[in-house]
Amino acid sequence: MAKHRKERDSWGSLSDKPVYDWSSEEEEPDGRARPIQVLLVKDDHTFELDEAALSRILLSAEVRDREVVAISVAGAFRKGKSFLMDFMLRYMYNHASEGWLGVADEPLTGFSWRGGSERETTGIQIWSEVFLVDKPDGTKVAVLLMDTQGTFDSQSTLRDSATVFALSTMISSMQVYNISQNVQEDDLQHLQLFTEYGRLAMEETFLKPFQSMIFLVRDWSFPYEFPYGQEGGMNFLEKRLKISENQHEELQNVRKHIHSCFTNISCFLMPHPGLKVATNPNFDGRIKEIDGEFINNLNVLVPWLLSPENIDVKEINGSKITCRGLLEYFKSMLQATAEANNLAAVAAAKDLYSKKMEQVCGGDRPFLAPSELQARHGAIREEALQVFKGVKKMGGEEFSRRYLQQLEAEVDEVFVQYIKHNDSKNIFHAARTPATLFVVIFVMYVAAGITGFVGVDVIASVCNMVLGLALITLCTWAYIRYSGEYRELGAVIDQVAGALWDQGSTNEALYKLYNVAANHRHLYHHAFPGGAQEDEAAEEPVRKRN
Ligand SMILES: Nc1nc2c(ncn2[C@@H]2O[C@H](COP(=O)(O)OP(=O)(O)OP(=O)(O)O)[C@@H](O)[C@H]2O)c(=O)[nH]1
Ligand SMILES: [Mg+2]
Repeated sequence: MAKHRKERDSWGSLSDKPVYDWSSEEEEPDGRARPIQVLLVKDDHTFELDEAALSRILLSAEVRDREVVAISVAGAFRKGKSFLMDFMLRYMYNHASEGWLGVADEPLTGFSWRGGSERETTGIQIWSEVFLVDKPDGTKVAVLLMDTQGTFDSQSTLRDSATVFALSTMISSMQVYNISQNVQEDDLQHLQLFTEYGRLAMEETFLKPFQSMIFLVRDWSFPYEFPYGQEGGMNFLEKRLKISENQHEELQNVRKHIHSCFTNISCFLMPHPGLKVATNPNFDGRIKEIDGEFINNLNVLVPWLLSPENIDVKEINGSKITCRGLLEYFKSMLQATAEANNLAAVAAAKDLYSKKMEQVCGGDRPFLAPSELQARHGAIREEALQVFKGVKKMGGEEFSRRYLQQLEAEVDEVFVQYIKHNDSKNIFHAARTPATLFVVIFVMYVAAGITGFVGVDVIASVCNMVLGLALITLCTWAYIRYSGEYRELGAVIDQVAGALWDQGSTNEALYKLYNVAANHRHLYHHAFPGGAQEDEAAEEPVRKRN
């Protein structure tokens, strides 16, 4: 059972103090439990883990070697997440009693919640007290409650929201996805986006990457279709997440993705808590001002989530982990998210480079002077690097320098391909092989004519033979170019012709010819299998000129 607090009221007056003025450097002022900001989203949209604070919670002697249950609530901002979390706290603190909801006119405190249109919770907050609960199988587990920043507030980028959501999903064993009124397609799409973000950061695993996902629909207003509670919720969700043949592929993909991510998916439909809760600025969470229907369902929801038999221990790759393990996992996931995040920036910058270069020298663009190509590459490369540098990334300058170097290397590699592609468009480049062969044929024809006329028949027939060979080679080359078959043979012909074409001296040409022959020896073996077995060392083509 949950641990009982000695002074039930000692944390009751917390909400009138700002919770965020306590930092890990300071001692807890009076030893009272409170929300601790463990993940901070800074003004420049970077993230900071307060490792000291997190360690203090997770490494305290009573809990560090206990298996851990981490419960988190996430979803759009201003939808009553922290409000719900505080009822969970009340349940944890009052667990032994039936009347865990407490007295009717007690204000609701714990994680900071309030009315209004501006966001309240930021980053990730963890309740400083970890609860010890006896599971029915006799194990004592540690229960951690986690409140998160709402998604899509006006001060966060999509990436911030995705990061907080993904991190909280990775860290928790039970993620409550708090949504308002209905399960809309965009709720599912966002869930897909956020979990994909998280999945990127996780290592490949054959198991489903996340554990329990609980869709909590607030202000459900169609109880006549699907009644409030868990059963109605399950029927409703089953309908929403159903994959059918005649559905559009996009809809099917979202559903398949969600099914593939979570081991357990469930849903709970909550009624509206009444107008006082939703609109009264002075409402302080007293039960007597909340609709009875809401309270009745709260009385079902919270035990359904938190009762000892229903809580799930956090597992990573199938093995249960302790608080100590969770701390390490949190750190490494933040790091991995930073990596995934840098990789995404690399991909975006590289994409921009390829797109722009495609416009300059893509398949349908004409040949460009090599110097011009070089200049355009320089400018576009710089632009791509700026894109990478401009994206706000996690992990800091030093960390992302590695990725900048990776980007530079990848861009340069792509550029080599563009050079080759551009060269191949040069008509003279393309005409090099037939032109060389024509010259050979012509020279041999003249030489055979002259030597035949003079009467040196041996040389004349040698010339005729070379002429014939050159003619066959030319026909073969033409066929290869036309049909696209035997391309390797085509490459050999091009290289031989190239060697002849740009021979500076006879030696150079012979060297090149030798190199081509050495490089393509396997073609010979391929053509005459079972031929002479040569020793491995001799296979190595000559790389250096003497
Ligand atoms: N309509 C409606 N309002 C609710 C419900 N639960 C709480 N509220 C009200 O919603 C407002 C916001 O509550 P919070 O718990 O601070 O919301 P939050 O989702 O944590 O907001 P952020 O921290 O800004 O993301 C408060 O005025 C609550 O009284 C609910 O089920 N339905
Ligand atoms: Mg909140």
